[in-house]
Amino acid sequence: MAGAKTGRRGANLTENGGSGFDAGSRWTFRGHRNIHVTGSWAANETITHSAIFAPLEQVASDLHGTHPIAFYAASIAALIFPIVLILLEYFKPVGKRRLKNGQKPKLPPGPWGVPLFGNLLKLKGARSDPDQKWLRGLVRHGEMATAHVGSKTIVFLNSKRVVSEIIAKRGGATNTQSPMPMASGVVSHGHRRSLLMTQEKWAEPLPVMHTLLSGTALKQYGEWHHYRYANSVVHRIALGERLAKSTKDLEDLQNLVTIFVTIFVTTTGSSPWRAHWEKLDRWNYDVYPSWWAPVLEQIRRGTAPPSFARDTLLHGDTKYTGSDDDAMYVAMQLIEAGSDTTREALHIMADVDGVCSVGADARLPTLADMDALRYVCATAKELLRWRPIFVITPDHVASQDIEFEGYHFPAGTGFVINAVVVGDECDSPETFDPDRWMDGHETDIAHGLWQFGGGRRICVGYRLAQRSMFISIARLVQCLTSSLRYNSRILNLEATEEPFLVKVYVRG
Ligand code: HEM
Repeated sequence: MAGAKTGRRGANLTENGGSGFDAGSRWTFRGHRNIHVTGSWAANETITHSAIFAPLEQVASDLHGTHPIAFYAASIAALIFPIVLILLEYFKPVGKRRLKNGQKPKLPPGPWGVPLFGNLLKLKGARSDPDQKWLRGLVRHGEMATAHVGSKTIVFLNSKRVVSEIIAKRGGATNTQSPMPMASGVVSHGHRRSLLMTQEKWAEPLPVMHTLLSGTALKQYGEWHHYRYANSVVHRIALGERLAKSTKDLEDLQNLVTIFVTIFVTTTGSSPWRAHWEKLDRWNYDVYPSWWAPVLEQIRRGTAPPSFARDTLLHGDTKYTGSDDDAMYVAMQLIEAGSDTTREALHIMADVDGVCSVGADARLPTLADMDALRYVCATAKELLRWRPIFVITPDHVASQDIEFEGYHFPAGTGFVINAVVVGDECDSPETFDPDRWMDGHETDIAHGLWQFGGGRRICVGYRLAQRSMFISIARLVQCLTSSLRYNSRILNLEATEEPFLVKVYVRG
């Protein structure tokens, strides 16, 4: 049998170029092969269709006659079983697929998951658990822990050291995102930057966003920071107007963000519930224009105040060539990303009263004081370490195979920073202590702190966020005092309408 391949139990598979049954009732695989068995149990006999199926047919017919219920149950099981096998194979996470050499990739150990979904539900629950038990528990697997989440394989980076190695030093190979055709394509029309797989399509918006968020532009718009927080700051900068939105408008935008964060962390790349995503898309598409259309109209009429939208995105002299829809997504995404995150940080900030003392100088601090008020800068860093906004950061996906410390991460593996655990890598992590950041890098909020992600995909708004936090903390701790009696771990940061259990007094 020239060219035959030997399989298990000595079964020889021979090429015959036929398909299905061949004329001599010899059973053939779809792959055009006959089976000749040369093992002990069928010495040199060719397995024929009747040899295999006749006994089974007999059993089925007996069962049908004597135990009809058992027959139907067995038939249903026989139908479902292959479907489950196909689903398991189709959604097999990248880290469980075999490599070209036939071996499985060597990945760090991690928690067990359930078939098909892996650790999806555990991960979903992790963000809302105030104690983040599941995320904290991952350290028992080591500095890196592998979890399969639907068809994704995610490696949790549990120490600053491996975060720096994988996200920063190997950033060139770990800056793409998981494909999310529903969240990115259907719902965001491919415009939502942080949901895109590669940065190619956003090669233009990225520098444009950086124009807004660079040092020069921040100086120009700096004075607005003095009296506004979060949403109103970024709204004013991006769209030019003071925030004059109804509670319903704000709720809609915030819900959109919350739902996107959930999709972002838990989506497995594709979904049979396309209609659901399309509904979400229509909602997204209704919410955005209610913010954007009036601004566009003013800009067209020439009555718009200075703004990022007027002076950069839609200005004739700038190189930005995206469509009006592209511009809308860029501006609205800045507002989403910039307001909600900063708002959460400022909620947490109320917890620092008594830690940051008020100086004798009654002058209100300004952004120019950042260098002199390093303790306030350190407080902002400590806030983000102590109560991280991103308990895990969005995944950075390997665009090529990566060998690291004996492990082989195949292209497609996602890496996330386990910020809860990384933030706890210090003495007395539960103690709020800005002193730990007094290391000469206080004014660089991204130095040593991974709350803004890292590598090439680092948050484009981190300097703006830093300034917002600085000015807010500096003024609040100097002007106000407060008393609080609540468990800071269960403060609901997602809600805008819940009472904030802090009593605030004007100081002196
Ligand atoms: C305390 C406040 C903030 C925190 C903790 C934060 C955190 C983050 C994180 C973790 C990422 C993902 C980075 C990665 O994948 O490595 C991100 C991305 C992003 N952030 Fe922020 N952010 C904040 C404020 C802002 C502000 C004020 C803006 C804009 C005005 C902004 C705009 C963006 C944008 C556009 C992205 C997507 C970047 C990309 O995909 O390349 N963020 N942010």
